[in-house]
Amino acid sequence: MSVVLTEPSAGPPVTPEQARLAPKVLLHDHLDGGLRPQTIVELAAEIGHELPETDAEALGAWFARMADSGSLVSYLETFDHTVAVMQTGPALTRIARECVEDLAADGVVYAEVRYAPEQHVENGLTLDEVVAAVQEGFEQGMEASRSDGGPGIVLRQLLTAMRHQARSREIAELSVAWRDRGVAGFDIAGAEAGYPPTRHLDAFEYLQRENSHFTIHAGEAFGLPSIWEAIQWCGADRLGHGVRIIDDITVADDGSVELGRLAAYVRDNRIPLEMCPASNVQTGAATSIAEHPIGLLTRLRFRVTVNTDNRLMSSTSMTSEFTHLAEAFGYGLRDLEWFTVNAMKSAFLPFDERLAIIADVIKPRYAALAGSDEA
Ligand SMILES: O=c1[nH]cnc2c1ncn2[C@@H]1O[C@H](CO)[C@@H](O)[C@H]1O
Ligand SMILES: [Zn+2]
Repeated sequence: MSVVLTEPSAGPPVTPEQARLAPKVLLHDHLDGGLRPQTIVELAAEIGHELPETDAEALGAWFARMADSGSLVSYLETFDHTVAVMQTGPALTRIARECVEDLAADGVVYAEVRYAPEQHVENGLTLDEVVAAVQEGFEQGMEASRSDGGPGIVLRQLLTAMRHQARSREIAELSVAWRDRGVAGFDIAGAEAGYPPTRHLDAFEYLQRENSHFTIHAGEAFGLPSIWEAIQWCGADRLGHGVRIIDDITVADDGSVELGRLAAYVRDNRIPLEMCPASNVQTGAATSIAEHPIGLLTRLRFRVTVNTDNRLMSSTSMTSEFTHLAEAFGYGLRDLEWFTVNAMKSAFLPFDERLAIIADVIKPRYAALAGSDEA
């Protein structure tokens, strides 16, 4: 049976300025993929880590160029230089605080930021010390964002386990131990091919028994089997990327659309897709923003959310993602609000807190923007 396609909302596409002012929610952002180039330069000089470029601007361009490789594996190699400067408590706290500042300046009101604690223990920090150092930075940043008396930005950590390693159960336990102190959930990341999510079933079953939340990077570099395992074997609450769900959707010559069983399951169960358009173009998971499956998935009313993935490697921001999507698909303020409410509904935050941010921050600020647009 074919399914109904919706049109983008009426109204002019948003301008970059409107995209910047609009309140935004970010569920998929890597702490080690979002450092300021200047901070990398300074921290690398302190510890004697050799960088490919020592000028901040040139270094930022180097990351974007190297990450623009068309392959997830080469994209991930650039993280060697960020992870290298994230091995002490003060460095992690600084990077976490700057992350909050940068997201707040971008108009983000709620964010879940992830990283893999196991990658930050090279100099002897314990896993607990890593999480504590990041939390300290997030708290400093959140507090500073409230200095004008407003609601400020709310940040939570997601703890990632690397899918090619064997520490996922331990990291899952770490996320449960910290769940009332700033950690909202768990994730697995890293190269997808050869490392299916079921390799970490023990961690996911543990989290389910603990009534805990998790997302899984799936359907980015690898296709439907990875999405199917993530949902039907591992019980993922959300999908990191999930772009390849498009492989289970058929568009006929007359434009009618049919969903396969997995795509229908994902849509019917409102499973959130953490889509990261700029990152997908770089790793080759999509050919361009205009051809990105997010266009069709949005028209099919999947639970689509828009995310940055790695702001440094993809030289992106939430404002930039929304601006490019508006250019490609004509999205107006109502569409941006829809993505934002979708993301807030899908956050690993208690229900009351999600509703409060939607009612007190997102809705009024979109209404005010729409009002100033008509005036
Ligand atoms: O798009 C992605 N797909 C898979 N893994 C990723 C992606 N972006 C970053 N990482 C991996 O996640 C680790 C923890 O943050 C990063 O070090 C990187 O290896
Ligand atoms: Zn990611």
